[in-house]
Amino acid sequence: MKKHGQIVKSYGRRFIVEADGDSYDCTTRGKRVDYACGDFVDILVQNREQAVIEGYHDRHSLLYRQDEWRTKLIAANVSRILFVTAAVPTPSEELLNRGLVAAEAADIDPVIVVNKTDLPETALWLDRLEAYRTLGYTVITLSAKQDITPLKPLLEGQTSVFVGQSGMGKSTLTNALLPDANARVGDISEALDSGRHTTTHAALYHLDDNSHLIDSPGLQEFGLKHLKATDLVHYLPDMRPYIGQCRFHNCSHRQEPGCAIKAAAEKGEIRQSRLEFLQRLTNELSG
Ligand SMILES: Nc1nc2c(ncn2[C@@H]2O[C@H](COP(=O)(O)OP(=O)(O)OP(=O)(O)O)[C@@H](O)[C@H]2O)c(=O)[nH]1
Ligand SMILES: [Zn+2]
Repeated sequence: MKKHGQIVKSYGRRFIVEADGDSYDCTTRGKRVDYACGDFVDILVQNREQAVIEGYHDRHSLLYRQDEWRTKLIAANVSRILFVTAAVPTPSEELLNRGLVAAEAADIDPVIVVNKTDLPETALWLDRLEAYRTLGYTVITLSAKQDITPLKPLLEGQTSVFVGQSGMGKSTLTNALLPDANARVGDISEALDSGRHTTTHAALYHLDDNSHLIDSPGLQEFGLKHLKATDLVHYLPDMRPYIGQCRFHNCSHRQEPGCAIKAAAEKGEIRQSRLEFLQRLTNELSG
């Protein structure tokens, strides 16, 4: 029997698919792994618990990262990305910047969430994030342990995904949003010595009929090898106004004379650290 369903858990090679109110433990044809949590799929049901995924339907969006060797799909069909950050453990601005670029490239609306506002270290992190507000990004602050009210309106009617470093509180926020019965149970870290609860697979939850949420495993790196160096300026909101103004249409904004982006950085219209970020990514993607 064939059914139409949605991937609600992705273990990389195995997937849980929800179809007509039932869940199936699914493998794929030919060991395909290019499916993500959130994908709408056709399955061939084998018995009450097992099925095979035959293919996916067109995606509205796909968030993924790519390094030299591998493509890692994070979530499909999401309309909003929530980058979960906190002052503790030490947040990486590089990771945040890369995630924002990936979101812009996938044409998915990103929001920066500052969790753990109950910790005094938060003030300094919020100062650093002021620059991102200036770029036009929404920054919301909350404490998963105290009050998550500011998050709720952003989730309504959306399929959202929590993305971020390990330990920022994605699973704690997910649990706070879900009715108790559905609470995410932290997976015990596979590293034998740690025994720490850490998320090892992406999972999709239904907040209500129209609002869905994917919690994804913590990231350490955000590979952007799938992007073209010449497209980067389109994904950086502060650079966009200068597109087409460089002397050379294929300007890489590094050494070329007449570069409008470098000129803007010299005038202070673009922050120096942002120009450096663009140049660093350009070098990386130009091989
Ligand atoms: N003080 C404080 N601690 C928090 C808050 N939210 C989460 N934590 C703690 O931060 C730690 C990490 O939280 P998790 O929810 O497991 O983090 P995660 O982002 O899901 O981590 P991974 O699953 O590894 O990606 C836990 O010890 C939480 O109790 C908060 O608002 N305030
Ligand atoms: Zn230029």
